[in-house]
Amino acid sequence: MKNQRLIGEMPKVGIRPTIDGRRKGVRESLEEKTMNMAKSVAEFLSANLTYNNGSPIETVIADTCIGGVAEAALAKAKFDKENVGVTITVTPCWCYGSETMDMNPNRPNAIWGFNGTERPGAVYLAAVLAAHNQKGIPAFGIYGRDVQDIEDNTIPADVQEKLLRFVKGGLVVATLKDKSYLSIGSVSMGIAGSMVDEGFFQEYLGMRNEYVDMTELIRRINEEIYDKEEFEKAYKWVKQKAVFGEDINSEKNKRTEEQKDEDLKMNIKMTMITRDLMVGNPKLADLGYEEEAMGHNAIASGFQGQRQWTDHLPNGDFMEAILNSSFDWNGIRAPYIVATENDTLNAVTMLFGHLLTNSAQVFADVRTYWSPEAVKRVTNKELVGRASNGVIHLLNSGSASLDGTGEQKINGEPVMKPFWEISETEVDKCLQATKWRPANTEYFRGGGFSSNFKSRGDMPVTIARINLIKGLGPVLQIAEGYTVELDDDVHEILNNRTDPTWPTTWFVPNLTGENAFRDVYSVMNNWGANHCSMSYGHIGADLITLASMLRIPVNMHNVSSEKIFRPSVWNMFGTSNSEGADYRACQTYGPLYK
Ligand SMILES: C[C@H](O)[C@@H](O)[C@@H](O)C(=O)CO
Ligand SMILES: [Mn+2]
Repeated sequence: MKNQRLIGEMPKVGIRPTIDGRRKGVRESLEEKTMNMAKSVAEFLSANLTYNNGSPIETVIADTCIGGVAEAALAKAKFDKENVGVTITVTPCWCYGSETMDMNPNRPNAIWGFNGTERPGAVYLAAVLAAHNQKGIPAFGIYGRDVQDIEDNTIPADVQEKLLRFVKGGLVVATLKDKSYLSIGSVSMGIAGSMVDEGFFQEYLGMRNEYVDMTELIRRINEEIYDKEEFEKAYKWVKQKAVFGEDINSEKNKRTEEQKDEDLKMNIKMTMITRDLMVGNPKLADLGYEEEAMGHNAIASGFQGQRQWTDHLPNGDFMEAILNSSFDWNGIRAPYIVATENDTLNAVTMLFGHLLTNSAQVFADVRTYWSPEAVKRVTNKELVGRASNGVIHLLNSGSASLDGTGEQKINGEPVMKPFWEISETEVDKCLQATKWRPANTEYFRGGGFSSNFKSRGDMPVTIARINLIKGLGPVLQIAEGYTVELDDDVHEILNNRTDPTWPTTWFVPNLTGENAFRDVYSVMNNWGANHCSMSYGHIGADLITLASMLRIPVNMHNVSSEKIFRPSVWNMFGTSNSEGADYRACQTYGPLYK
């Protein structure tokens, strides 16, 4: 498959048409309608959803309608063979709940019960959900708002929205399963997120943890265990395309031009080697390194960098920025998810964002809340427009993709696109908007290059973060909002108070006036860690659905309630306070793979 990097096929969506099993009249009258529902769902999904490798998602329909347990088992056998990762049961009629239901507890499943009158699809939906709830196998119920006629094979808009949200989340769950997170190095500067919690990866995500020491990069560089032809191509590309920016270091701390050229070469080698460590590279086998050619089947990785590496060697910013972007010297391609400071929890949040949107992510420190008053004090200017209630400065060297510049466009508006929609011209624009600045050698004694840009404003974005809470487990926080562009002089003053060689995004959350979203300050004040991951688009509702599938409660969000879609049983944990119900449900079910 094109762009296939990891072991195993992409997960498919299994569709289960269930039917009233009574022959000699009832079943026969329903076969066609039921199978048509399955077909229309399959067509709708492949026409609207794409894997992160650019191919349309694949569906598998059970060979027959499912009227009882034998046909349920046949469907399961087919799905197991076909690598089905998520299932949807569809029916226009009454069927026998526990006899036809999907009993797989680790594979997200949804049921669309046709809202009609001729045959009671909604009654089945309620009955089968009761069975799911009673048996402890949460399922998503989809019940269209408006009655449809039996011959109507269209999928109403509200059902479409739920199908898409469910399948997007379900495919993320299935895609993560059996993949690895690769830690390169260990804990960076005491950042708790870089302490690998194997239980979290294994039980909540179905993933494994792999580890290599940062010395592995040195070994491969010194022993030339990388594709030298690719290196030459990369060096030429960088020299041709990259824009190098001003060196802010004092004369005594500046590295020489020769040192900088060596740093750049090392940065390119680090990029290739980190990618090879993650996903392998057949070229290494040609060089006689069969073991290295295999890689670690890593869907995400993290690089400790600070301090043992960066005190002595060129920092990882170039490598992290290029790998997380949707392009490099080999062309336009899906991003590799690499967390700076080996922040495993931010890497997982980035994975969620990437797999839900298929686009690149921006990893950042949630650095500073700037109140309108403080901005006025230091710049003598008012914050205006979307920024008028204050802004949050997102800033970190390294893992912010260059897509975060906002130089890709749709109808003239800045966006971050899936790689297959990005043009060569847009790649060049992202590169032109980025300055590679010699690293600040007070922080990074070993030099290197940081990617420096300022994101364009008016991009709808979502920031998110997973935190691990002792005694509770993982929780997810989400804030939808917009990037904003400050006046150049305001930006300069604020940015120059911190490290001006890094990528900056000015972020404003959408406020609800309540709780954590009372004001911009409260969003910052409620953030649970030093980092967040920023995704293009308002994807809070998709993140909430995904989190419920993984039994990760959401402790903070600004998504309107009508967009929230969780397994039906969540309502049985309370309907007046959905946050409390979410916590109780997640606690009751526990991690998906325990
Ligand atoms: C250079 C500094 O050490 C930064 O890397 C540091 O402020 C962080 O990013 C902390 O998350
Ligand atoms: Mn950081």
